[in-house]
Amino acid sequence: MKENPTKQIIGCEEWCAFPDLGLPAIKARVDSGAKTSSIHAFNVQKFRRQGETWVSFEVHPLQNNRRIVVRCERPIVDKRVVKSSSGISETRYVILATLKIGDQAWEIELTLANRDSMGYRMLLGREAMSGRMLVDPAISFCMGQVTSETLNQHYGKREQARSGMKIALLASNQELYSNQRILEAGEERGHVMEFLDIKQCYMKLDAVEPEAHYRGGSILDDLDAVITRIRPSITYYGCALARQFESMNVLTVNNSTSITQSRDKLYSLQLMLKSGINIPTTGFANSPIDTNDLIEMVGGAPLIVKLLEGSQGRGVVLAETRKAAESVINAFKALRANLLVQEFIKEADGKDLRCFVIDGKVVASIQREAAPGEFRANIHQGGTASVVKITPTERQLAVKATKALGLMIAGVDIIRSKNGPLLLEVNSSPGLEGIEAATGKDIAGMMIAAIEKKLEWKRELSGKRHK
Ligand SMILES: Nc1ncnc2c1ncn2[C@@H]1O[C@H](COP(=O)(O)OP(=O)(O)OP(=O)(O)O)[C@@H](O)[C@H]1O
Ligand SMILES: [Mg+2]
Ligand SMILES: [Mg+2]
Repeated sequence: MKENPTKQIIGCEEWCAFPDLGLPAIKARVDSGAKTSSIHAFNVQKFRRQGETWVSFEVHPLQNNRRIVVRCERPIVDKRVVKSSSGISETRYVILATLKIGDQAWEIELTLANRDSMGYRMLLGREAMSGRMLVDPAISFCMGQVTSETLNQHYGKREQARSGMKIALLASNQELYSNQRILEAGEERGHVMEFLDIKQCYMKLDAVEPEAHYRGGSILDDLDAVITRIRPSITYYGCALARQFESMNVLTVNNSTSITQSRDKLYSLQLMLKSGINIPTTGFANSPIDTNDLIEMVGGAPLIVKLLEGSQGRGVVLAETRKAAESVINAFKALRANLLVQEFIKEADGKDLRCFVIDGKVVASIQREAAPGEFRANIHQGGTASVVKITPTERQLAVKATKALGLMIAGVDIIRSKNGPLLLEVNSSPGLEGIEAATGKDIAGMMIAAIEKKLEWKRELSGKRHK
């Protein structure tokens, strides 16, 4: 690096700027103990642009002010895994940006960190200062103070209305295809999308002022809608969070009640029957004494045994003979597993239908066909998907099933029997990959559009908030 004839003396805090990030003023903590400089970023999202990997992120440039948000986008130049004091590893992206202090400007590496959200928004590390600066820890703001009027000029406008909505995706793994697509589709339609990891949300139960918080203490008080994609294993906590957002008058899609209902397989099948929807004849019993009668109930072997906690086809077993059925049922019972027994729809020939329902309409349907020698059509069990034209009866059945559970978005699985279509199950977090790939439809975009419609957000009004 070129040596400057005279090195600039700076103090332990300084105002600086990142013109190419749209940050005309940000206060930095000067920390020669840190190698790399970092900026406190949130809503960090990786995306592809013209073959390059980029990251978008948001910065609250001013300390103790979460209302002012600057959104930035840069190519990713590196990735570092950092282990926090609590032992959780996090991947942090590194970007390049031009740093301006006083009248000097040069490019530095900047790590996108998730640090204490109320403290300094930026740390200036030794690598960035090397050859240019000397630090006098006894002093502050050698490069000048920034008045609140100036800050107001810089950021005042940003406090005003955003054009899009702010939509959070409440889920567990940001990298999943479906989650990536939802975030992308929301951004594409002009909204601010935020990924919230269910396990990092917490809440204040309060009758008057219920609050939802996110790791590090940020308060989630400016959301218009939350898209809930809750894994079966964290249904309990995920639904509690969804209820919290509901008590704050935030639209949840799907809502907590409908998810809770759809996760309870017995209850949801009962709700289906109550709405006049046909399902394969199904039995449920607790005691092994009743196994024989249970088998009779569904018309004998061959039959299907399903674990109530199963998913993606795991825990669905075909018992071809009565003996096999008895052994499987009793073996599962001995393991204290909850199961149901179901008539085997042989004529379906290893095929089922997946109908994607949004806001009372089937927007796409695929047929899934089991791999040779397999009866389960799940993609996770090697099944293949293809576009299919469904009958009006099947369409009605899918819509009715979704309504019966109160879901706004659902993946409805239907099996074609000799007596017409039968409902297998309704998923409240249907995957997008298989259905988007097979149909070429922008299902994620349709999900966002349904939220826009529900909240009466209109593109023409994009200068104003919808509320
Ligand atoms: N009664 C049945 N007769 C014939 N085939 C069935 C029957 N029930 C299920 N199958 C086949 O097995 C597959 C998996 O069954 P199901 O959808 O009930 O469980 P799952 O996919 O594991 O559950 P979840 O989707 O809740 O995770 C179905 O997609 C279908 O191909
Ligand atoms: Mg299924
Ligand atoms: Mg399912």
